[in-house]
Amino acid sequence: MGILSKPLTSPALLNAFIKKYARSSSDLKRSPSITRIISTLLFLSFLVKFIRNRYFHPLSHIPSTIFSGSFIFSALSVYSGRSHYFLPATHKRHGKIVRVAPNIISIADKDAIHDILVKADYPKSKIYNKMELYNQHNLFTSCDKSFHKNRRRLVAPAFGLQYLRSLEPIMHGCIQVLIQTIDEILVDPTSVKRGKVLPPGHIDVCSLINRLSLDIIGETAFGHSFQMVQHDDHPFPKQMAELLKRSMQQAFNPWVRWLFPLDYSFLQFPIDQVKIRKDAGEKGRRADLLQYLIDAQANERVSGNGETGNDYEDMISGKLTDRALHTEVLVFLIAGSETSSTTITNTLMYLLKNPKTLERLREEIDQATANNSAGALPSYDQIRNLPYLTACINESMRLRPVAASGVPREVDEDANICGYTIPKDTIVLAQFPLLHYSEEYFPQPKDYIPERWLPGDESPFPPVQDHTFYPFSAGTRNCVGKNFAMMEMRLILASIVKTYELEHVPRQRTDYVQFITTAFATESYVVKMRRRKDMEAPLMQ
Ligand code: HEM
Repeated sequence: MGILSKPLTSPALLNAFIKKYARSSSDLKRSPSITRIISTLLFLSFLVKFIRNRYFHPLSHIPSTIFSGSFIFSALSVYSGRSHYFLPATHKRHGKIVRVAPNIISIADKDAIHDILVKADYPKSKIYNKMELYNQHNLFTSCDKSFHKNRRRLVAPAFGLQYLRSLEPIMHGCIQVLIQTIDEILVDPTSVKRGKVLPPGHIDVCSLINRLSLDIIGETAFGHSFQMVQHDDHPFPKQMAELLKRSMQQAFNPWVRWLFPLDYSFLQFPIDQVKIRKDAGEKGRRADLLQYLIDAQANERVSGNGETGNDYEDMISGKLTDRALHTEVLVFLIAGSETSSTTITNTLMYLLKNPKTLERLREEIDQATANNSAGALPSYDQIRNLPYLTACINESMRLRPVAASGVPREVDEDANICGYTIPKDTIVLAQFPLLHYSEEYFPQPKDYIPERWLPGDESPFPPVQDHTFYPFSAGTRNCVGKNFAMMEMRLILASIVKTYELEHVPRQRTDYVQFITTAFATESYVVKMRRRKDMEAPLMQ
């Protein structure tokens, strides 16, 4: 009779069990070699896979990096947030098309990028699915064309120029708070919230503008200001940023999910905000993005296009359920805060490093606002068509595009790209940042020259060619918030340049990292500031 069939009640039986089944001391002595055998087998299996992927894969005819047989290098570069430094160097070495991982190809050819994004309009890669919230598809992460078409139809009008104009008072209110906060720090550097106390006259614009964009999107998408500029203590944006960074890392490195499980508990916040607004009914109405979505949901229900009640069916067909509202307002927060704020800080950085451009921009803004009463900030009508302001923003998005490593799409049928056969299901990275840095399309590509965006003789270079500049991507998956972002960036930049003298602070790190969007690696960019004479604040008079 086997030992396990007897109940283990006596010490004698226990001893017998140990003798029979536990490892003897000689087993233990042998264990290092077992470990060695296992690790050798693992290494061999990795090597075999690597060689098979590198040399016998359907994509092995494409110029490759040495690491293309495995995901390790691309995973590490994504994990560090610095793939945008690694990719240009790779293309420089291998040409316009490079295989960077077993099934990922990076493409830096102008016509091929236009084909991928616009003509063929390939779906987003399934990597995006890994960033889903509440287990729901959403406008940003969905790879399903029909879902995306429906959802985009419902959401896009919120970003129409006319509707956006109703957001101007909200943006202005938030910018006023920014100006007031900068003034307070200028008077008393220790009044800075949570950040480092800097020498008098020094302001960390990166931190303040990041917080400002969160307040603006909080007010417009949630109907709730996080008051980050004033207090910088709302937990939600920080938890959200952490979640994003982790989910991006985990999208490429699924094993990290096991080591660092994500905490989604704070996602109750948007649910509460939608409920508060709906419960308030007519009295709670406000002109903002959340109201637009609530109204769109009500209209769909009235017209008979509302939800069917089958959660799964409703989700995949893109209906505006309550869950969809929670998800989409979060998407606005994710897609609409750091993108704009980093671009604004980048633009200020380039202007300060190129003082003549700052001078020219200030003249343009001063002229446009010459009739303002003392201290008044620019209105959107005054600045929306200023060519040099737009040129300064474009030039900074050229040099530091938010999608700094391009955007991944998935080939949905066998295709021919740059003369190579690319099998179905291959991930193609539309590497448009490399077009932005190309001498062929942008003379003196490393220099900040906003004039290149001006019309006719005002530009020192031939006009910028079509399909060479993609700050907001292109095709059906282009940025739905482009108009919102341009309005916000113009208003904030014009207000800062109009109100303050700005001075470059040398010797600070300005390198950047990219997870979902880009950010200053140090999360800081310091500028010397003081009120301009004719813009003196009541506080300082
Ligand atoms: C300077 C500011 C911004 C830049 C440079 C920018 C850039 C981009 C880019 C490159 C994409 C395509 C991403 C991809 O394919 O992976 C995108 C998509 C998107 N952006 Fe923006 N964005 C900005 C601001 C905003 C703002 C303010 C919002 C909303 C309030 C927003 C909402 C979205 C959404 C929802 C998508 C997904 C659209 C879709 O797939 O239909 N973005 N953005």
